[in-house]
Amino acid sequence: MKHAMPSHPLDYPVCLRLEGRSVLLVGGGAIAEGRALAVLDAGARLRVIAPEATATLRRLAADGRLEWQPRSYKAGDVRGHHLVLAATDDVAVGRQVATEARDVGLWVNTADEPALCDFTLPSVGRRGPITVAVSSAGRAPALASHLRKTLTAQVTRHHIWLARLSGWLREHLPRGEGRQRLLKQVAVGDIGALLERGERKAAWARLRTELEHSKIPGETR
Ligand SMILES: C[C@@]1(CC(=O)O)C2=NC(=C\c3[nH]c(c(CCC(=O)O)c3CC(=O)O)Cc3[nH]c(c(CC(=O)O)c3CCC(=O)O)/C=C3\N/C(=C\2)[C@@H](CCC(=O)O)[C@]3(C)CC(=O)O)/[C@H]1CCC(=O)O
Ligand SMILES: NC(=O)c1ccc[n+]([C@@H]2O[C@H](COP(=O)([O-])OP(=O)(O)OC[C@H]3O[C@@H](n4cnc5c(N)ncnc54)[C@H](O)[C@@H]3O)[C@@H](O)[C@H]2O)c1
Repeated sequence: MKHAMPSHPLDYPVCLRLEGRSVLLVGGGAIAEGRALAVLDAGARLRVIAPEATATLRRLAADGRLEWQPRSYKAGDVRGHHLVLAATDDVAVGRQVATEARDVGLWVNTADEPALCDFTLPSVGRRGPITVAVSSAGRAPALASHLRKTLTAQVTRHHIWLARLSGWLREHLPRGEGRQRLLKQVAVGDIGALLERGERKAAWARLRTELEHSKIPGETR
């Protein structure tokens, strides 16, 4: 049977690597502040254009963490950036920013009009290197926020620890089937189960056996 195309397609989730990238944020209120903190966490270079800014945004500007231009948006401001976020209280400004960004091939999010967004922002929870993101494709932000809290609470210290261990192993072991099998065992197999029970010595011994067995060159002492 042929699948019918959904009348409202779902949004496509990605995790952007913004380190060193230039982001423009138009607006300086509470919503803009949340976006600013998130893109700064991702290592972006941030320019904020808004006549008024929250105390936190002003402090970040004073500390040199972002550049704040205390004025209204004007035509052409989108140029020279990699990503554009608009969060003002004026729908006409959101529209202007979105149109200009698209004209120069930039991806834009306006906090107030899903129809103008090239991408929407999910509700985000962080636990160590793990990100929980929930989107409702613009239909129910309050529900996305509620689900995000419930799901993030299920990510335990054990999962964070496993993610860090897995990251370390991926850095030190060569790619290949042996590494894939081992990493699955660490994440969801018996090695992970031993670690979850706090049996680190036994887990380490299993890991060492597995490294020797798989003939993966690695630290086996
Ligand atoms: C997830 C989160 C992330 C973030 O913003 O960082 C986010 N909204 C959050 C909360 C939230 N937003 C609103 C309420 C009140 C309840 C309600 O109105 O439903 C609550 C609930 C609350 O505050 O608890 C109002 C609202 N939101 C939008 C509109 C405009 C419209 O729909 O027309 C209006 C009406 C404004 C007005 O009436 O003035 C639009 C969008 N909001 C989105 C994201 C995108 C779709 C996300 C998705 O697909 O689920 C999208 C499309 C655009 C975008 O990408 O921003 C953040 C969770 C933070 C957290 O984790 O706690
Ligand atoms: N996506 C979401 O989750 C969500 C939730 C609630 C509200 N909203 C929408 O987000 C928008 C912002 O909300 P807020 O509470 O931060 O608003 P706010 O009133 O606190 O802040 C508005 C900001 O826009 C700036 N601004 C106004 N005109 C401007 C211009 N011409 N150029 C540049 N900056 C300008 C102001 O100086 C101010 O800093 C609203 O449209 C609101 O409907 C979105």
